[in-house]
Amino acid sequence: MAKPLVQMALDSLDFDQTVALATTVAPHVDILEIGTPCIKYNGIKLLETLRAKFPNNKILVDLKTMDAGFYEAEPFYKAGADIVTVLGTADIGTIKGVIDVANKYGKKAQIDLINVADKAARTREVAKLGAHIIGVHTGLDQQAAGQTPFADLGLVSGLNLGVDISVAGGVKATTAKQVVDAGATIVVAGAAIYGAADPAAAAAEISAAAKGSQSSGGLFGWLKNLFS
Ligand SMILES: O=C(CO)[C@H](O)[C@H](O)COP(=O)(O)O
Repeated sequence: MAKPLVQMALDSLDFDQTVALATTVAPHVDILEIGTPCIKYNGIKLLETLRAKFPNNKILVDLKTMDAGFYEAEPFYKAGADIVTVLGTADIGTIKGVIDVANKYGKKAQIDLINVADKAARTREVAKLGAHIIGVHTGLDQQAAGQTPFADLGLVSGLNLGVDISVAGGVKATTAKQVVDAGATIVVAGAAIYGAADPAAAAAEISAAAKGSQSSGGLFGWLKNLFS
């Protein structure tokens, strides 16, 4: 089974701070996510900047599109996004629009299940449409109210649809392995990295935990990673 990918959510509003944090964290993660407040505040220029600076990372733009799927997502794929998100609560035509435009550019569409009432039904429906990634997501406001993504992850992964599953919502080093064991193929962390005293070390620790390596440092860790 392929190793899970690790994604870092860049949730600051500040352009320069976002680029600086991405520079620190990029070597330790697979995907850089431009979070929703960040992309709304800074616009496509930030995507263009990150695309040019980080050719080895995938970039997800968390548009959380709610209408006009094809039209809204297309410029971001054109500017180099690998993954764009659309809300699972949107009209099915909107979701289809983002999947279609992702396919047009050979990229991926992620359907975010945040606030979807019947998550099993919507997941089956969008998987049939060709959704590339299902986003199991407990938002920041929901986390503040004490919610976690674990029950939803069990539900979606239990459907066995063969679609990639991304999990976001307060994931940290101590829970990264748990979400992978529960079926996540993409592990997302925001606050656990940008809120850490040493974001690079936090990203490396989460990656090691998610990918099943105990140590990311030292000769033993290096050899283990080389042959795993
Ligand atoms: O998409 C988001 C909020 O809508 C966040 O980027 C996502 O939840 C990851 O951040 P954290 O690990 O802090 O929950």
